[in-house]
Amino acid sequence: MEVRPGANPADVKNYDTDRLRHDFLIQNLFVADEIKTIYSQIDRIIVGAATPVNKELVLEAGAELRAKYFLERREMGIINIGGNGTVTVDGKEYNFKYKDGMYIGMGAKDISFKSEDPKNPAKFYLNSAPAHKTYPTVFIDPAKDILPENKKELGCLESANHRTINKYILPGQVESCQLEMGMTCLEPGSVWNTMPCHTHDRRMEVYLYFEVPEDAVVFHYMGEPTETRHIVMRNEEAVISPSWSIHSASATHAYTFIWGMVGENQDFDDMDDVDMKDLR
Ligand SMILES: O=C(O)C(=O)C[C@H](O)C(=O)CO
Ligand SMILES: [Zn+2]
Repeated sequence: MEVRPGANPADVKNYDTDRLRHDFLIQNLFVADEIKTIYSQIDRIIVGAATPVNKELVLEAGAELRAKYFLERREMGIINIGGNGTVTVDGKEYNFKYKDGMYIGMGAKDISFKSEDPKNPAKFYLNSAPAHKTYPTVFIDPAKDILPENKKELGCLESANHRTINKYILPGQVESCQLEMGMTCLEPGSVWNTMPCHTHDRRMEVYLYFEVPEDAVVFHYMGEPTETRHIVMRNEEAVISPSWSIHSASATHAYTFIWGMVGENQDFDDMDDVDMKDLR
């Protein structure tokens, strides 16, 4: 498990491109027959991916957690961005197709991942946060299970930001201690997300961009609203956003992204909106 320390905005505004990428960008997440995990000390989120191809992969705590098993004091959200696959939680099998999700509560001991077809493997994207209470494990088929009020259409084609926010894990939909997770899908011709932008002093956030064509790039914007920086990103890469940082992007093509949040509260709308005229 890779461990990344926190970040102070007074330092980050002096970082060059390499340092910004080193500290905030997460690349090479989906590696065949591996579970990759990155532990950010910002709110202790773990960002990871399980990509089973020819064998079943078993989630292990690793030395960093000092725990008997991964979810001993943690909860986890999963969204599959690959082919069909199965997640087994303490002997119970859950069959995933593209974009299906799941919440696993604290205390689940044996978690493993396998693919239906090695030629089109599942790609399980994982977010995990510290937890102190067990909420039920829930499978989420976004077409059937997400309540209408948790599918929010925003923006318009004229502003190149027509998109739908699908909220998979948050209070009233799927209960958790602190983790919230969802997926935002941009319509063809729309390339901007989260602009006008925001910070949320009470939560950090991680974005995973996917459905980005090979010859396209995503310009992810971060930094304090008056000290913006960008990170050039490609398909299936993630980026860490501290609570003081904006998190927005424009790209050369429409794309989809998964957002995951952890921190002080679970109020999705508790955002510190940035006035367009204050951005620099
Ligand atoms: O497109 C958007 O706008 C988003 O998806 C915003 C994220 O969900 C977010 O930043 C929540 O805090
Ligand atoms: Zn946000």
